[in-house]
Amino acid sequence: MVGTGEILGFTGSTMTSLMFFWAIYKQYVPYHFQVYIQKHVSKLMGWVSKSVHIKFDEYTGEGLKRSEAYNSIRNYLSSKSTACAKRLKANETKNSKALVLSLDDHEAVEDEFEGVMVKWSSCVSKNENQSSTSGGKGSQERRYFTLSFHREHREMMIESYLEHVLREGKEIGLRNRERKLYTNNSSQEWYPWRSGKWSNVPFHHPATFDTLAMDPEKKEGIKKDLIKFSKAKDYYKKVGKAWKRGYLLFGPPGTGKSTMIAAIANFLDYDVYDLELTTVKDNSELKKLLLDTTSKSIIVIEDIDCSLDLTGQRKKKKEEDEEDEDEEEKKEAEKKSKVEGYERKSKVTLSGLLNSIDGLWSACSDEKIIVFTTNFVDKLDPALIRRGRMDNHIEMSYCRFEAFKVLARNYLEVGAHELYGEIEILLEETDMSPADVAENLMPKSDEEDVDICLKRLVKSLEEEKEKARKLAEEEKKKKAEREARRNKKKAEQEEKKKEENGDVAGENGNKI
Ligand SMILES: Nc1ncnc2c1ncn2[C@@H]1O[C@H](COP(=O)(O)OP(=O)(O)OP(=O)(O)O)[C@@H](O)[C@H]1O
Ligand SMILES: [Mg+2]
Repeated sequence: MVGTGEILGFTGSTMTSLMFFWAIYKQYVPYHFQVYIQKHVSKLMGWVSKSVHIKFDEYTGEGLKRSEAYNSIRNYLSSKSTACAKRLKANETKNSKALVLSLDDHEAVEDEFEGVMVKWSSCVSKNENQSSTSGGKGSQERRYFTLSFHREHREMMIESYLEHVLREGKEIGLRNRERKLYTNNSSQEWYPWRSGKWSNVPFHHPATFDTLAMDPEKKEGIKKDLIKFSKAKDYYKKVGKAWKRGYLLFGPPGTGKSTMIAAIANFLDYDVYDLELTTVKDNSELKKLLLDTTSKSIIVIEDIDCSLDLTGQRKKKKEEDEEDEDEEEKKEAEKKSKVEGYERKSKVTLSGLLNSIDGLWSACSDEKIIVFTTNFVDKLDPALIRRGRMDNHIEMSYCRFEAFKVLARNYLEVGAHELYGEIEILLEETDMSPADVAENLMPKSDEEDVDICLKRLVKSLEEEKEKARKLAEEEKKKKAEREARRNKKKAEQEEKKKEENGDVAGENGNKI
């Protein structure tokens, strides 16, 4: 009979020999020959084995884009592996407030689907034949998941199970994700191992529709419009339209255009892409940037009138218009210098922009809201803001009483006050932005109570009203002076004409 000691001794010496041969194989057999052997051994195993293996790489495509399928699988497996895997990876997200666990490298986990067991493995391999200069960390190590199952379930796995994993993983990802505020990088940084096309920070703007001061009816209308849009996937498909919606927010400075964007993002739980057109070199760059945005996001172009020269067609009309010519000239010159300053860097054109937001490329990803903001809506080219491109035009106006009540509730926690009557009348007579009203309402020290803040607002509104009155008077005076100048010029021209006619008549008389 063979004793336990003999068995252990035999196993030990066999293991030592195997390890010895393995070390010699690794050290002396050339790398390309090892790859060749591995390939054929895997092929051989494939013939013998009854399992099917499907590989999902972390990066796909020529642009080394992170694979969405890989991300979805990782999310899906993180929910499975927390319960049964022995080695997990912990990542910090949600502003370091929570830990998200996922399957560690070289770890496997089993899953069951309709009574069939499958195995997922998380693998890493070295990218030996890629030069280190061609990429950063991402190109040195290649991560992938492998799904293994018995070949008799091939059809069910490919048709139903994978769809189930990707759908669930996507949902988990959306639930766990931290919303981001993105800004575009200049094209020198467009490499995966540098910053990529967009840089981001966590998006934590506190604005909501409740804190947004504006006409309540208008606010409700916008909320309904947004809800309808976010649920309209099938509807957009049915009518043959890309699932996107354009908003044009216009109004004077400080009336809440940027605040409204934050409120929309918080309301729909979307990311925000703040597109700085002045750093975009040309139309092709713009297209690539927009293609690299995800669904469930808002793409914002602030102060669109300053970012592009959209006013060419309208300048002529303005030149013909003689009224208020001094001011118009001044404004045009100011604007022109702004635009020219930008044009030196950016060659994005109006047609390029329209093409990107509205053309064939716009349909490449779903559920997007595009927002333009401007202080001067009249200066925008009608082509840019026609319905279909900018579907909803929202005017953010000066603060009136309804909007004031929202601000008072937010800033002072007050719903009614004896000064409200006076404030209502003053707000109707004066154009003050919600930003200025809010600044007056905000207590500047612990001693300042509701009375002090509301009185400060009344005083400020009265001063503003007086300023507006004086300005209107000055305007009237200037207009009268201009009118007088024009009449004088006209009279002089007529006088000159008469004189010339008289001279001609005299000359003719002499001839006769
Ligand atoms: N309608 C509003 N409701 C609540 N707060 C507002 C509103 N409008 C302005 N504010 C306050 O004023 C500040 C400035 O507003 P915001 O930046 O949204 O104005 P804007 O219209 O984008 O101005 P600009 O045209 O100069 O970009 C905000 O931080 C916010 O606190
Ligand atoms: Mg703004």
